[in-house]
Amino acid sequence: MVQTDEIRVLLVNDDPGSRFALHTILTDLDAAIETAASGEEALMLLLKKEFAVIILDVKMTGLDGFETARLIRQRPRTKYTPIIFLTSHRATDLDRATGYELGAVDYLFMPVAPEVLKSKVQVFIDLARTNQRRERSDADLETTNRQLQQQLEQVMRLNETLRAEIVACKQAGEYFPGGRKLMPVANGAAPVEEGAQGREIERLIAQHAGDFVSLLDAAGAWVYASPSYHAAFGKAIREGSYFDIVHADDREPLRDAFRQLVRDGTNARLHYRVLVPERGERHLESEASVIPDAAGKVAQVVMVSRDITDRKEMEAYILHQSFHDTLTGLPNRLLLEDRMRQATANLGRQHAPVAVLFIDLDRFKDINDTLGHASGDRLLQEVAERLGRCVREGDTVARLSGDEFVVLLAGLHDVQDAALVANKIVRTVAEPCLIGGRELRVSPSIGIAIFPDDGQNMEELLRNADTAMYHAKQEGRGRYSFFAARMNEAADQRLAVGSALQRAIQEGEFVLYYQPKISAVDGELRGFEALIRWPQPDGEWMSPGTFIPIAEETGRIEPIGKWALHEAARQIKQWIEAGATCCPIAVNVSARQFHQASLMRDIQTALQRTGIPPGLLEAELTESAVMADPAKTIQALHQIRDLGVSISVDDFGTGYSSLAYLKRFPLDKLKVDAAFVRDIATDPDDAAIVSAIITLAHSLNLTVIAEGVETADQMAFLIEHGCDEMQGHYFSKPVPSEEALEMLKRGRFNLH
Ligand SMILES: Nc1nc2c(ncn2[C@@H]2O[C@@H]3COP(=O)(O)O[C@H]4[C@@H](O)[C@H](n5cnc6c(=O)[nH]c(N)nc65)O[C@@H]4COP(=O)(O)O[C@H]3[C@H]2O)c(=O)[nH]1
Repeated sequence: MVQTDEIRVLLVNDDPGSRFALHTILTDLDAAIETAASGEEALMLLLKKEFAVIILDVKMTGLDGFETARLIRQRPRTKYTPIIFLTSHRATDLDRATGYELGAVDYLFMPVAPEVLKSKVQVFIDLARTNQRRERSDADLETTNRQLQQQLEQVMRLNETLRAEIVACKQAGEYFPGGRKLMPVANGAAPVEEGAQGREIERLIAQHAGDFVSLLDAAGAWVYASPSYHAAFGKAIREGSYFDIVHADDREPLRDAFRQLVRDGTNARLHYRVLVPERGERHLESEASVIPDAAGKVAQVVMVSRDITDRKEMEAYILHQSFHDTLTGLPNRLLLEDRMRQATANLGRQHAPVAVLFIDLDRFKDINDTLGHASGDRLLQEVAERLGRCVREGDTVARLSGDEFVVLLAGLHDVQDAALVANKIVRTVAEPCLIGGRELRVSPSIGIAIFPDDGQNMEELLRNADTAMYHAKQEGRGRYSFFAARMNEAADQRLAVGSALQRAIQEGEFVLYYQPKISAVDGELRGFEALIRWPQPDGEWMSPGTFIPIAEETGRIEPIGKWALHEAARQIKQWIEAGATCCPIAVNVSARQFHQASLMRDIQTALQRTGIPPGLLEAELTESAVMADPAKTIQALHQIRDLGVSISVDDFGTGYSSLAYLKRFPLDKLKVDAAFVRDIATDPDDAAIVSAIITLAHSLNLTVIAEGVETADQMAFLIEHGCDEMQGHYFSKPVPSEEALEMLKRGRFNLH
């Protein structure tokens, strides 16, 4: 068996497409993802390597998932390796029952939501990592224990020798002739003894100076204390009771144990704390051996003691580490689970609501990417500390992973109390904090699920709180949202769209439509905007307004954006080849796509592959994407411009543009948002905004275009106020490429 520190996940699926898709979903997890194309291959891999979890497809040719699981379970080494079955929606209850019988830890249905799959797999990765740490610490502990054991055996041998010596001396009447020759060393001096045997005892004791050796009478009073006692306790070693140096809380239990061993005449191993001057509380482990007198009654007790504080601390540390997050020191998922079980068991019975607050930091990834992980880590620590300040002592603040925190509020009087805490968290976390000399602000989005209404167990509560958190983000971030059942419907729809998108990318289901842009001076066709269309099996189109945000969230915007760029470039080339005098096509670039390094590569390859003049391609970016991180944006915009591609800012007026940056950005065009154009002829405010944008654009030497033009009045206003170009249903809806070619050939629209 190969033993390394690497955590591995095994993906078993005989369908190359699914294998690829699942692998892609899991790649950003902190684990090595290995794949097997059959049950047989999986079994071979399991012979060589250990895996944190196996994701096993049920329906496979050859050995199917169930048979593979059965064989995995038969092998002692893989008997307990967690298995998640993946199957289609058509799985019967019997199938599921079989899966669970075979020890499945979970059952997921294809198409599976990436976030669900990732979070399920993450749990096992975390678990494997915790186990790895624990095993490592166990091994360390074992070594320490073995060493301790050896030393203890040595001490025991010494103890035996000592006891024999003392008994022998006693019998010879040399050491305790009616009084004491071995002094209890009240003044910190080494024990004084006369004669050769006494010196031998001294020598033996000195050999083991690291241990504390004491001789006590049957009542626990000092008879003898080894030099190590004096070194450690100084003046605290006085004539009197051994129990005086013992920690007050352990004194009585120790006294009881001591009394019992004296009464029973048995040896014992004792654990207790002592108070060492200047070092404070220390843990001792004592081997207590009784010394009977001539009548067989216990007269004295030899105690060989060892300071085991370091070991105790290490044990406590390991225990703490297994249940806490290393970065923030907060409870981790395991401890949260435990606390949640306790809270729901204790308080649920008393009908007191328990609230689970799922907290995610808005745009944390951007901070991490821009300022580096060290700043990201500091920010997480700061947030952890602030969350702690927002709750009461009995509540739990845990960190699940990354920027995800959970607050568990137990014993609420009223569900609305959860809203008060959530509000406090939103305010407290959103306050600026100084990290690495920079002032950072991060807002939290919070989802709240209540036990028992929103879930009976931790998994259900967390899932629903997560859904509510997502809803809070959709509503504008930096706020909280209570879970409502309808959210799951929306979440289900998102999941379904997310996986259908994957298929659409692979199967090439998208089409581009083209909407003309017209000169406000003479109606000349100035260009097109490419708008993506996704036909559905029922013959309808799904609006890009619905699926583009989901593609962004599920990490699928990159392939879609890349496709749109290539398709627009291909179309331009085709029109040129058809002999048309082509005009530029603007392609929408989503915010997330804009911030990915691959964008530049994609534009470059689209241009190279088609050989079209770069001036015929335009990148349309939203105002908010451009303004999100102006410093980074300038660089990216220059790179696009350097390729010869022009840049237009979409939805202008809806965001918060900084004039200073607008001046510095290499832009070509501002597009007035349709929302202002709609009431341009009736609402003086909108009319004023549009004419101000036109003036601003011209003062910056930019072309200005208005979108969403639907009426002759709107057109008239725009022409009158000097707008350069117009786009909207008044002229044409977005049309398929053949119709767009006809427009190209006509070249002009009628403005009257
Ligand atoms: N009511 C009304 N609507 C008009 C009028 N003229 C045009 N429109 C619609 O307004 C939207 C304009 O596109 P957008 O602001 O870039 O907004 C786009 C854009 O943000 C995004 N989108 C579309 N195609 C792509 C794409 O290829 N890539 C990316 N990343 N986003 C895209 O989806 C959004 C919606 O696209 P569509 O549904 O095609 O909706 C389009 C267009 O069909 C009009 O006179 N009245």
